[in-house]
Amino acid sequence: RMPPGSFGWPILGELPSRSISITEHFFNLRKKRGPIFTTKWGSHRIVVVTDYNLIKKAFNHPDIQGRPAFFTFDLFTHFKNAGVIGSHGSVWTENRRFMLRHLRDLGMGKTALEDSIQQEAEMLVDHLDKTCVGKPAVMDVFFNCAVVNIIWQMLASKRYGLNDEVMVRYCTRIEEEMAIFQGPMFLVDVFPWLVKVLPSIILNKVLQAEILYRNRDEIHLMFKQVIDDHMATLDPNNPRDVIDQLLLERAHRDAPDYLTAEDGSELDFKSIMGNMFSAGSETITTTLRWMILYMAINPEIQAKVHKCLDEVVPKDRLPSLNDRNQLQYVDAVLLEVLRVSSLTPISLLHATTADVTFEGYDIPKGTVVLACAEMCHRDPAHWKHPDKFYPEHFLDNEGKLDGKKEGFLPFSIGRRQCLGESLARMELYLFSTAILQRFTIEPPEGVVLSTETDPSQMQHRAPKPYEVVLKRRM
Ligand code: HEM
Repeated sequence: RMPPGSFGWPILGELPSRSISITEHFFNLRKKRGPIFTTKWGSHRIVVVTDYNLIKKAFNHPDIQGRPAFFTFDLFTHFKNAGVIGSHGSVWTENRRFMLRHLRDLGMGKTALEDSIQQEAEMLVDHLDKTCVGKPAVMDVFFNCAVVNIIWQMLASKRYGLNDEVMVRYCTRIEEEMAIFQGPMFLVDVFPWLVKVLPSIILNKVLQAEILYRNRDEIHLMFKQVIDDHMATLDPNNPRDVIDQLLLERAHRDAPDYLTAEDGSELDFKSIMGNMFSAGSETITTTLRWMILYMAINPEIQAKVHKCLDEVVPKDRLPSLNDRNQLQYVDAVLLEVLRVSSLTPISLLHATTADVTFEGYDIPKGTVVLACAEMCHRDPAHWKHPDKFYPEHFLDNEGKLDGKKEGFLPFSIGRRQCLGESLARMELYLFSTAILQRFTIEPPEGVVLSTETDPSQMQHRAPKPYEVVLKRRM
C-alpha cells in the first residue's frame, strides 16, 4: 500500500541517470505515477512528493522528520546523532531550539547584524572594484570568505581579511567537499554496504573519501582551537557569541544527550558549528553567483534595479534595511533568483521515523521522503511564466512585494524548514544591493552567458563557471 511506483532492478533499484537533471528524471516518473510515488535508489526506498500542498503536509508530519542514513550526511558527525542538519529525535529538537534562540538573540533578521553584514559587503565591493573592474572576471572564492565571516562573527566573534590564508584554505575545503559529495560518493550513499566491501584504496582514492576525512579533521581541529580559546576566556555574565552560549548551556544542563556526544567529547559543539558553516556559507555564495549571472543576462531588469536604488539610496552610503520597504522590486528580483535557480532542487532528504499513513498510503519506518522543490518552482499552476526570469511573480497588482507565494519553497517548509532563512534573506539583500549600487554587470564582449547547469548536481545546484565584466557606476 505504498504510493504507486516501482522498486526497479534488484540491488540497483531505479537509479537516476546522471545525464538529465534530477527534476527531469522525477518529472518523467510523475507523468506515469502521479504527484506522489515510490522509487528506489540502491538500498533506499524513496517516496517522492512533487506537489506543493502534499509537500507542506508531509514535512509537517511528526513522523517524517528523520534523515536517511547517508554516508555523506553522517561523516561530519562521526556517524553519530549530533548537530542539527543530520540529527533526529531529542538531539535534533534541543539543538534546533538552541540554535534558533541564539541566532535570534544575535539579531538574525533584525538590524543588530546589519552593521557586520554591511562591513563585509563593503569589503567585498571594494575588493571587486580593485581587482575585477573593466575586464572579464570570475566571481571567485572571495565571495565565500565575505559570507563565512558573518558566520564566524556570530559563532566566535572572529573575522578574517579576504586574503587571509586560513580563510581561503577553509573556503577552498568547503568547495572541494561539495564537489565530492555530488560526485561518485553518491554511490556510497545509495549502497551503504560498499563501505564495508570496497577495498579502502578504492574508497579513499577513487571515491575520494580520504579528502573528506582529511577536510573534516582539519576543520574540526580549527573549531577545537576556537572552543578552547573560548573556554579559557569565558565570562559567564557576558556571553559574547554562540560558542559562549553553548558553553554556558552545557554547564547548566543535565540531559545526557544534549550538547555533549555520548563519549563526552565536544562533538555536538563541532557539529553545530559545522552545520552553521556548511548550511550558511555555500548557500548564500552560490545564490549571489546566480544573482550576478541573472543580472548580466537580463540588462533591462538590472537597469530597473539600478533605477530603484538610485531613487532611494544616496550614493555616499550603502543600501540598508531601512530602505528595504522602498526597494520592493529589488526584493522581488532576489526571490525570483531563488525560484529560478532552485539551489536545492530536492531540498534536503527527510525519512520516516515510524510507520506512517499518509494520503491513504502506508509508508514504512526508515523510508526516505523526498520533496521536489524545483518541480513546484516550475509548476504553471503557481507561476505565470515558469521558465522565464520574471520578478513580477513576486509583486501584486500594486507593485507590492508578495513573498509568501504558494509553490515557493527554496527554504523548504514544515518543522525542519531552513533555520537560517531570515539571516539568508538579510544577507542576500545587503550583499546584492551593495554590489548593484556600485556596478553594472555585463557579459564579456561576444559571450552569450547561459544558466545551464551540470545535470549531476542533485543537492546543491551552482551555475557553471562564468566570467562577467563589472563596470563602475559611481
Ligand atoms: C540562500 C540561502 C539558503 C537556502 C536556499 C537554504 C535552504 C535550506 C533547505 C532547503 C533546508 C532543508 C530543510 C528541510 O530539511 O526540510 C535547509 C536547512 C537548514 N538550513 Fe538553510 N538555507 C540557506 C541559508 C542558511 C543559513 C544562512 C543558515 C544559518 C546559518 C542555514 C541553516 C540551516 C540549518 C541549520 C538547516 C537544518 C534544519 C533542520 O534540519 O532542522 N541555512 N536550508
